[in-house]
Amino acid sequence: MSTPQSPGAQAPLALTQGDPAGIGPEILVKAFQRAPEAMHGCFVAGDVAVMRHAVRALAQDGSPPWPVLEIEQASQAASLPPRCVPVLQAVMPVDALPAMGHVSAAAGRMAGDAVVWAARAALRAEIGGMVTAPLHKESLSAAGFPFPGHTELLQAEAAAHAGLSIDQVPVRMMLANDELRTVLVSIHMALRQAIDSLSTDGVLQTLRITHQALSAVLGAAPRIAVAGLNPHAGEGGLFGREDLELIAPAIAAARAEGIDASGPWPPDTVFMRARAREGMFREFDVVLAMYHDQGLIPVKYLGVEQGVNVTLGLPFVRTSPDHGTAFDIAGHGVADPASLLAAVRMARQLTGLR
Ligand SMILES: NC(=O)C1=CN([C@@H]2O[C@H](COP(=O)(O)OP(=O)(O)OC[C@H]3O[C@@H](n4cnc5c(N)ncnc54)[C@H](O)[C@@H]3O)[C@@H](O)[C@H]2O)C=CC1
Ligand SMILES: NCC(=O)COP(=O)(O)O
Repeated sequence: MSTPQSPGAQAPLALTQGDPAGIGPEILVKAFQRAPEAMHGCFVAGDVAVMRHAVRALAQDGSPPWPVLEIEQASQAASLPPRCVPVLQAVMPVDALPAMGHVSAAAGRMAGDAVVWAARAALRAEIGGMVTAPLHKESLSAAGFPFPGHTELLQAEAAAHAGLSIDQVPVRMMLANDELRTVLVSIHMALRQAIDSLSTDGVLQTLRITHQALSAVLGAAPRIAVAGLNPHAGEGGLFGREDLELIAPAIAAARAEGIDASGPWPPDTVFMRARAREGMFREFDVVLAMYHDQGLIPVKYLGVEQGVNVTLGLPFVRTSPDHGTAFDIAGHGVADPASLLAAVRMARQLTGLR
């Protein structure tokens, strides 16, 4: 076990390797190579053989591969020389590396185990936070993890550590780039289920989590726009009553608590009102989206290379690139590490605030 760190900007950051069949290992290597200053103090929590394979694959233009340095403790990451990829063996090694671009239980096991390792290290305060490279949800499921994604897995780890039930550690997904932020009321579930499960309590809880998290980041209460569920936020009840009967009461309750919330706004225009653009007035700091794709499409459409996924409500910092495993290009050497680097920078900023 490594030494506990005092939380802060200099504490090591664990970068979980992600699904070894996807672009995670590749973008991790590229991030160390392209932005050594940003990556100082970071290390990969994963599998040494997978990372050596990724380094070799990227060195095929004739340049020597970067060394993969195996470390035993997170605290070693801060004192390593530049021009190497530090890796802590956080998962069981496998005999044969999973095939690139394919769903497999073996790949899901490696990806999930690395996340569990990093979550526990964060909960023991051995690391300042974690940045997760993408995992494939079908592989994670094939490996037997009963969680659809990182967010729910990390919530369960945090709850177990605190001796609480999962419901007692509510978390939310925020996607953010330089222009737009969105926080989701519901995350990984069927759209039909997301609509059926929409509740005043769920919206109010999301408003509280968003208010608390962004107040720390912005240094002031965030202006929160709440998107409606239905077209035109229901048009006064003509196109559904959820906006009037479920969402509006949550906004009123939040306002009574001093939260700067407004809406429900027509979902098709609220995002442009919350977008920061030169010469344009930004009316809101963040948009609460009622379901996954309502919030993620506008953020990702602005550029997959910019977005960062942040889990709000956890007792430690977790960020992630906004994209997935990109099996279609895995192993081709063309994956862009920009979103991962944005996630590392965001994690540094957030650990500095804690
Ligand atoms: N944080 C995480 O672990 C996330 C995991 N996923 C999972 O990833 C898997 C694949 O998801 P998809 O919907 O196919 O989305 P995806 O983001 O993996 O791919 C969508 C498109 O974007 C491209 N792309 C993605 N990242 C790129 C990068 N860094 N550089 C260049 N091109 C890039 C891909 O080639 C593809 O054309 C799914 O299992 C999904 O659930 C998706 C989002 C986040
Ligand atoms: N669309 C975002 C996504 O699927 C990431 O989920 P998570 O693994 O961060 O929970």
